[in-house]
Amino acid sequence: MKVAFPVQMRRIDELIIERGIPSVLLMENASRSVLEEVLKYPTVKEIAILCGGGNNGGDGYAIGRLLLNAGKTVSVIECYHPSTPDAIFNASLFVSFGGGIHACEESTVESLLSRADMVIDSIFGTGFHGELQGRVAELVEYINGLKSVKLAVDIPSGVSGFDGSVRGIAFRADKTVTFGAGKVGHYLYPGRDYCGEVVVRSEGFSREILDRQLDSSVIDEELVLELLPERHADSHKGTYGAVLIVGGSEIYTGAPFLSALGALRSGCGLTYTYTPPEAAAVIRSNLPEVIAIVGKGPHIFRDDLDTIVEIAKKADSIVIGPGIGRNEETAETVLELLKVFSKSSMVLDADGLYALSKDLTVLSRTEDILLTPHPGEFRRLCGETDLKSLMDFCENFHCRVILKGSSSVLCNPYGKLSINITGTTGLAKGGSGDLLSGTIGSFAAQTGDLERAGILGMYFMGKAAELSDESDASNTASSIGKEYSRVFSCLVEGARGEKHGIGT
Ligand SMILES: NC(=O)C1=CN([C@@H]2O[C@H](COP(=O)(O)OP(=O)(O)OC[C@H]3O[C@@H](n4cnc5c(N)ncnc54)[C@H](O)[C@@H]3O)[C@@H](O)[C@H]2O)[C@H](O)CC1
Ligand SMILES: [K+]
Repeated sequence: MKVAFPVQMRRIDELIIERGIPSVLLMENASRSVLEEVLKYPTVKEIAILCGGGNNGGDGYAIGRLLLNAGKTVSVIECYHPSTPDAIFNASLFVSFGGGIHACEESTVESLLSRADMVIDSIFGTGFHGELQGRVAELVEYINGLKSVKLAVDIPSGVSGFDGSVRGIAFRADKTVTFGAGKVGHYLYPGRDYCGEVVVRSEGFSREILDRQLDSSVIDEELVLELLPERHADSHKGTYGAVLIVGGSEIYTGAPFLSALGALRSGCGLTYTYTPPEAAAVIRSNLPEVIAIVGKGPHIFRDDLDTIVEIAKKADSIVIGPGIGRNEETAETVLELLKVFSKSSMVLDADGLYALSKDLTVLSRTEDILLTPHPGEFRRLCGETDLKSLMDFCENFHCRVILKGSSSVLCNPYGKLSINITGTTGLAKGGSGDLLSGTIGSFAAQTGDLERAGILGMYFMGKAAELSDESDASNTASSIGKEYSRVFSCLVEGARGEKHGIGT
């Protein structure tokens, strides 16, 4: 499902208006879709709408008028004077249809809000920046404590549509009705938490314009089915590629095993590992299908280089880092490997990223690399962890990065995002990152496309956690890896359902 940055959404509006649809009609369409969503709550009779001065506020006045005409009791609380032509026009229409407007400073506003069955937030939408302040912040805090149904128009006020960040306070919605396309900020934390259910209503929008203007996505089943490598009856292990996983150390003996598990369970033809002896023993006793090659010492070091390079000749993708540790010689060896494999499809994870932080210039020599840091690891590379810094980093170093989190984001050098929203708290545990890197390496070996592999890998691990019978608290990466089979089955069933019109 495509998602938009606020600036893209404004451009889309402009393009639609250029084609001849008046902006006030766009507002009317948007408001009509909110009306329909409100009418899904039959017990809601009395509604309070907080309106800002921009077009989000304009939507609020139009929604108010439509609700009045539908027989509801409506009060508008004016947080800022209407300032755009469409907001001014709709505010006056609201009044001419009998609507009452209260200044937000009025002392009766709180009792009016507490009486309402539903509170609608139409203060700020995609034009919001900074933070809610003064009386508006006070009212939003008050509303967040009420039991009434809370609905946000386009995006909860206080949430940045650009990256989901919240400075101070934000409206906590049960439902957010958004227009044309979901905004990036709906799907990234903390914003994701404030949106409740996100309903995208696209009436009046041109599919052609949306498709042309938007490239970022929230990963859904439809996208995954498009990207999933096909499996042909007439195939053999060579058809599905080979991945080499380089990692492990004295302390981290299980990480390469988890990575190899991810690789095996996601369809790769051949999985090679290169690890120190103790890590190899774990792999050999748990995953006999893996070709576990044993390194020369207790951690990866210079003497391993030649053998790794030899094995890599058989691999379509290389994963470097799971459990590799922070020995100084290991870090130097990793940097050497990055140079030698500059033209290969590579996933760099965990302490492989620690090695990279010692010399980021290596990235200028790599052609096809995906980094998979968690925020701590990304901070070491970049100094920051916000979305803008992520996008700048990918552009400057011409690389792809998955910034892992409750919503993980894959960013490419051109600012295209793929946001993963599958997953459970069962993944908030050591080992998940190792499972993910191997899964991505496997899909990269199968498809020859790291971006596609990253999207599939993130979705698979999250979905497997969701489908698992284990409770979130007790789930483990090794159990989740074994659930990949369910993800494949689910996707196949979903595709079959679509073909036969089920669920449409
Ligand atoms: N296609 C669509 O998506 C449609 C969207 N519509 C609605 O229009 C808003 C966007 O309207 P816009 O006027 O550009 O912005 P806002 O209403 O969000 O607010 C702008 C207004 O607020 C000021 N401002 C911003 N941040 C702050 C702050 N922290 N404190 C105080 N004031 C602030 C800013 O300077 C402006 O004056 C979109 O979300 C939809 O709801 C249309 O209905 C058409 C279809
Ligand atoms: K809003």
